[in-house]
Amino acid sequence: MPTTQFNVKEKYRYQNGFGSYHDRGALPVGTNSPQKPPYGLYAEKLSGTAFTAPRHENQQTWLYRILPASAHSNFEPREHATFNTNPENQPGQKIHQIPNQLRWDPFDLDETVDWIHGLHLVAGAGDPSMKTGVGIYIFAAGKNMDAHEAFYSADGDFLIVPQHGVLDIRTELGRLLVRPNEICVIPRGIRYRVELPEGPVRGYILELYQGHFQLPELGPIGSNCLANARDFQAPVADFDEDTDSQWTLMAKFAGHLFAAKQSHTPFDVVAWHGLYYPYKYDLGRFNTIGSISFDHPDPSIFTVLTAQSDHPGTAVADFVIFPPRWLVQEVNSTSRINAGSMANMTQDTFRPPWYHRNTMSEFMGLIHGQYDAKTGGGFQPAGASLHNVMSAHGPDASTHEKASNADLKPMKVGEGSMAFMFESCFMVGVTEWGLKKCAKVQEDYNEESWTPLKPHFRRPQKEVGEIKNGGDSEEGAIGSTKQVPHWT
Ligand SMILES: O=C(O)Cc1cc(O)ccc1O
Ligand SMILES: [Fe+2]
Repeated sequence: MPTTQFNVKEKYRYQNGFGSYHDRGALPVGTNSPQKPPYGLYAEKLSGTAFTAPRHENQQTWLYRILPASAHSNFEPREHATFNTNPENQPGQKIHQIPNQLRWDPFDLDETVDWIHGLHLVAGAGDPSMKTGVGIYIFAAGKNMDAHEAFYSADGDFLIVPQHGVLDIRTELGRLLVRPNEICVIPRGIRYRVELPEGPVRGYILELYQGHFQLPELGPIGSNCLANARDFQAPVADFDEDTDSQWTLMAKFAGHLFAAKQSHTPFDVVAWHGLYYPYKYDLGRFNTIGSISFDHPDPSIFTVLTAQSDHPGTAVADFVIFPPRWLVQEVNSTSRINAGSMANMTQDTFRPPWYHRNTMSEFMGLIHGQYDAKTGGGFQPAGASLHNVMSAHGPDASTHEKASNADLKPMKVGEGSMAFMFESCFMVGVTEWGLKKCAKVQEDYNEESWTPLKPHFRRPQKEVGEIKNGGDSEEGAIGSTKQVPHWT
């Protein structure tokens, strides 16, 4: 068998399961830290939660490596004047908190920079030094990281959503190959380097400054569906024996960049066991649930991963997708209707999302295709939108027009398409880069989308039913057999 780097099966080896305790390789048996670990390795603990976190949320991993992670020089500040991803502490200005609906044209590719320098904070909330909030990034890079360079973020977990190009991510715990329509999570502190085997890459990242992602509860859905645990893939340890080469270790710490030197590879973990590890997931494996009777359900049925706040059900961040799916809501079916009590009830459905204002903020991106709630053309792959806390939004005028008059037969939407949303309980501010420097904000988003909406209201006609404003007439009352608008 050829063993080129594109021989995916040889180079990238995975073990399956979400939140699973993985345990394989040259591990000590019955102990974590023996006097002399197997093969002369060093034992090292990596904690993703406080030592004393309750068992159900405790995440840590034991690494068995050739040299410990601490064997490096002091960190020195790097690019302090320009590199800052802390939302609370942006250089020269505060983050912009604005109630406008915002939308961005597709972000540019940038072939001149590597992974670290291709990270652009576009919006965010909170402060990594307080372990509160989230950072939302656009990434665009065209260069491999230097051959002897590794990176970690002490600030949070990276949820990476590639939109263009392939990410070859070598982590301390093993390798991940991540392509568009796949995602990966690199937890806080894990060291990695990124190569771009197929040229420039672009995409979106949510950095979680607090907590970790978990699968959403399934409630009455039961024990399967949405993202199934077995479809998440963690890497198998993959190490080098290089103890005589010069490496630069870059750290993102409170939004700033630091660099240290070391004379051995950081990718020397021979085996590991635990619950704190990077993983990937193919969005094509998502098992979608939807309405098969009437009305548009909440988008929470499309949640892939959630990071809960201290208030259960309210997320610091939900990662929600809008995959290809069937819409089949009924057309005025009388089969379910008790004629006596529901004669006036309409059973058809306006199928796109409702017009709404949300206490959560909604940042959306598009990996490919067209999002079914925005058919006006302005929401494009590699672009984005932000509907902040209580910013009113919903289908654009053209989508409303089409959906209000569509023939309501079963319809496949989102074929060849994948939109997603980072939904957060936080009001997210927009950075100077996001608002101005990127030069992608669409000035006329609101005007194009919702200003063209026409009023369609007509008061009920007397001859149809003697209906008074705010009251019931006999004809309009529940139980009437006359088809008049229900007016209560
Ligand atoms: O606003 C949006 O496009 C996202 C969204 C989709 C949906 O199906 C229901 C609610 C919602 O916020
Ligand atoms: Fe919304």
